[in-house]
Amino acid sequence: MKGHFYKYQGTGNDFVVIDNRSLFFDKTNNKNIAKLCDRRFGIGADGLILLENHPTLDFKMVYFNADGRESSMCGNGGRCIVAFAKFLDVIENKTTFEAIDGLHNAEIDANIVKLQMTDVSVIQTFKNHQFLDTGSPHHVQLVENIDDLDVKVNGAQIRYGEPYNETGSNVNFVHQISSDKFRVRTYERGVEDETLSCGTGVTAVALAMHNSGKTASNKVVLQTQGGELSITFKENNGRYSDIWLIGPATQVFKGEIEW
Ligand SMILES: N[C@@H](CCC[C@H](N)C(=O)O)C(=O)O
Repeated sequence: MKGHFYKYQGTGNDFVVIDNRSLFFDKTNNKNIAKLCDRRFGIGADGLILLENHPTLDFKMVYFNADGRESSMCGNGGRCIVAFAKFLDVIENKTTFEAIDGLHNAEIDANIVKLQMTDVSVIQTFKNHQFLDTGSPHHVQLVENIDDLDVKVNGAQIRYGEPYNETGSNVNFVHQISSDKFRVRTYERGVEDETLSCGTGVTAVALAMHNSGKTASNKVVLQTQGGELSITFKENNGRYSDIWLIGPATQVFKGEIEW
């Protein structure tokens, strides 16, 4: 099979993006998807995203991790697919599309994409960490010396350990910089390594830091390895709504590949 692909990145979280409105792409071939994401034998990416037609909305997003398996929501991927939909003239500056966790509203202005995330009403608090689902599962843990941390080793221990086991969780290590700014490093399930940024991850960090009283602000800035993202939200009795993930999404290159 031969096809066109595009490469996008959102604060360094990078994706192979394919226009699958004709449904030409074989979604059942996980080995092939993993190969396309392989940084030595393929194009190289943290994940692969398909843009497909939707019967009533602007489009549908289908997301696969770099391991080739379809997974839960990807926030940076969601921002990249909005930029891709704009590039294809599928949308203008505002959109509503469907992803695995439900409907998402989004807005694009130049290369800045604002993506509305799913509401969060449950944040589990433990002695050293918090756990919440922002479309994908996230373990959030404050750490000392974040720059010296081996995120791959420490993240994998948590991701494969109790209570997550095989199903796993993404793992976010956090350091507070100021009253409304945090540095975040994320180990991503399905990539099984540190990625430069994770959209559902920084969303989880912003809400967890608000929930635990580390910030009182409804706008939180998150410094990732690949750049800055911000999260705005409303909170009522521990229930978070109107959550927006905001940051750049950029087309890097396009090409054709035979597989
Ligand atoms: N990079 C993503 C998260 C992608 C999903 C994750 N790896 C999982 O399987 O839970 C993001 O930007 O949110």
